[in-house]
Amino acid sequence: MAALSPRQLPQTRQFDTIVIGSGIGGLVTATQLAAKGARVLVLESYVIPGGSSGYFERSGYRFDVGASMIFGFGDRGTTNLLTRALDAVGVSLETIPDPVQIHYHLPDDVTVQVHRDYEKFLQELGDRFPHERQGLRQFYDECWNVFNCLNAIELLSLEELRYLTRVFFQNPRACLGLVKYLPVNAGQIARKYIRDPQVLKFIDIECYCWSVVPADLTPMINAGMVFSDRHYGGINYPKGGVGQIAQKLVEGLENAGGEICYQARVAKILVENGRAVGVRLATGEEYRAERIVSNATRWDTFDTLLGDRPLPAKERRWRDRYQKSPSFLSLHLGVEASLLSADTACHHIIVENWQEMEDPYGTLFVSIPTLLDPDLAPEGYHIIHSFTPSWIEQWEDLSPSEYEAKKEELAWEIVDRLERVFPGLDAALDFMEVGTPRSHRRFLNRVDGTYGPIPNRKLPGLLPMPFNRTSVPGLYCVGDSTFPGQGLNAVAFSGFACAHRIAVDLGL
Ligand SMILES: NC(=O)c1ccc[n+]([C@@H]2O[C@H](COP(=O)([O-])OP(=O)(O)OC[C@H]3O[C@@H](n4cnc5c(N)ncnc54)[C@H](O)[C@@H]3O)[C@@H](O)[C@H]2O)c1
Ligand SMILES: CC(C)=CCC/C(C)=C/C=C/C(C)=C/C=C/C(C)=C/C=C/C=C(C)/C=C/C=C(C)/C=C/C=C(\C)CCC=C(C)C
Repeated sequence: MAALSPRQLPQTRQFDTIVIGSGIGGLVTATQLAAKGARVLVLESYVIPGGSSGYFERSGYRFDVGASMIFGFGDRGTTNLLTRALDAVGVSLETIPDPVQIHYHLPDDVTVQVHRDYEKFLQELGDRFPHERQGLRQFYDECWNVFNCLNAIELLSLEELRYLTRVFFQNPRACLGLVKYLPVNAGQIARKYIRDPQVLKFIDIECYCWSVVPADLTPMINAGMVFSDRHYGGINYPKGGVGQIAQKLVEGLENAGGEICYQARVAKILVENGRAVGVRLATGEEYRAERIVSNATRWDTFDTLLGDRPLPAKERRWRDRYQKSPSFLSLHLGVEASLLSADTACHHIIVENWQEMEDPYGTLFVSIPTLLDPDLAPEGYHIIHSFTPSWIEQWEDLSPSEYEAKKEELAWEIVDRLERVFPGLDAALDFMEVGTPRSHRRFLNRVDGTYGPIPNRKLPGLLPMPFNRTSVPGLYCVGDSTFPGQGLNAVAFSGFACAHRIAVDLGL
């Protein structure tokens, strides 16, 4: 079925659920509900689905908008949530296994590769830090304890008592294990086993590169997922690019009877008698549903979509604990293939100075997805996507020419720094497009271009992260500003949980 434009959709149509936004959180919610027989409408402001998991094409290259490192495509256990989400609506994706999750390039010329094979990774890491070989194994083994608990239970809404009772009786040990780790951060566990400050820095970058905070602020449940699943389900790249995940979910949504409209920007959530009952588009059309789901960030949902309503006390408490993470400066590069040897890893992290790890532009992230799927670039070329944290404040109040000049200057500085790991990069460049926090804000509809919420002080692990229901009856949130936070597999979990809670509320 071809996607609808808002003009083709009668406003008299009544839906069970309207989902604002087609990020992976929104699409998993929508597909799960459609598969259960609900009448679902997804409204997406952009021209394609996916949000930060979307793609764009330039000069024969197909670039992923966000990171190309994908968890959740394993073929066993319960934590392979992307495989499961596609499967639930009768679609699937070919994926390409990545043998190395990350190649780290660290201060003092320390390099470490995180191999898919757990023992090979521990061997290499232990060879770099022989005095902490045992402590490192103990830390990562404890991450497996968390993962094994998660991977043993069905993953649904923690806001649903009957589900909680069922999983508890089915697997009390796993549940009690999770209860134990919910208030804990990874740094606390790391310091139980590891003493050397430099090795603790390594654990910090292991967390920072996906949570954007060091280990002391990173929830242990999430660390357990990431540090174990990379060796269990593995990192697997979808053939055709990350954008394929959303494309396939939309295909499944439509097969299951759901609908999606593009270029349909929701300007307002309609609230009557204190209850969310519908949405109004920027173009004026209004649509109504029993339940409304926002896949926009919490800040966009409560500050913009709900208009001038006072911020509920629960949201005020949340804002006291979490702040917006930085956005990214992204360089989407096309380079001559001869630049890279065949054994180059797909993902790299470069830290030149530990003191600058968390600074703007301090850590460089690199993904080279064409090493796994060469069809994303013209023959004889590779894609290099390098990104580095950057705050919106550094990009405000600039004239158009100042903005362009700043982009250019910073981009070449990054190319220079990348030369250390990829000598000859500058000479091999064929294409460059630079995205800033302003691009992320504009194209992804995320306030300040943020990558998601981060704790603004040490919090008890995942405990303060909100689930899907909100203080406004009938309104739910999904995506990275809900439990368990950032990451595709994480927002997929949030989608499963949100759909489950709504299905129960709708009596499906
Ligand atoms: N490699 C990776 O692990 C990887 C890659 C990409 C993205 N991600 C993760 O994905 C997470 C984000 O996923 P998500 O599901 O939370 O959301 P998202 O931000 O990716 O998508 C939200 C969607 O909602 C749309 N939207 C927002 N406001 C709207 C409005 N008013 N009207 C209509 N549409 C609107 C946006 O256009 C966007 O398409 C990030 O945390 C990131 O970690 C991970
Ligand atoms: C009953 C009783 C008593 C109790 C109960 C308890 C329970 C049951 C509990 C439960 C819990 C749960 C279920 C939980 C869950 C969780 C989850 C799912 C989680 C997940 C997570 C995930 C994650 C975090 C992921 C992430 C990832 C990411 C972020 C990634 C990213 C990437 C990037 C950025 C890249 C970079 C790099 C380069 C390029 C190099």
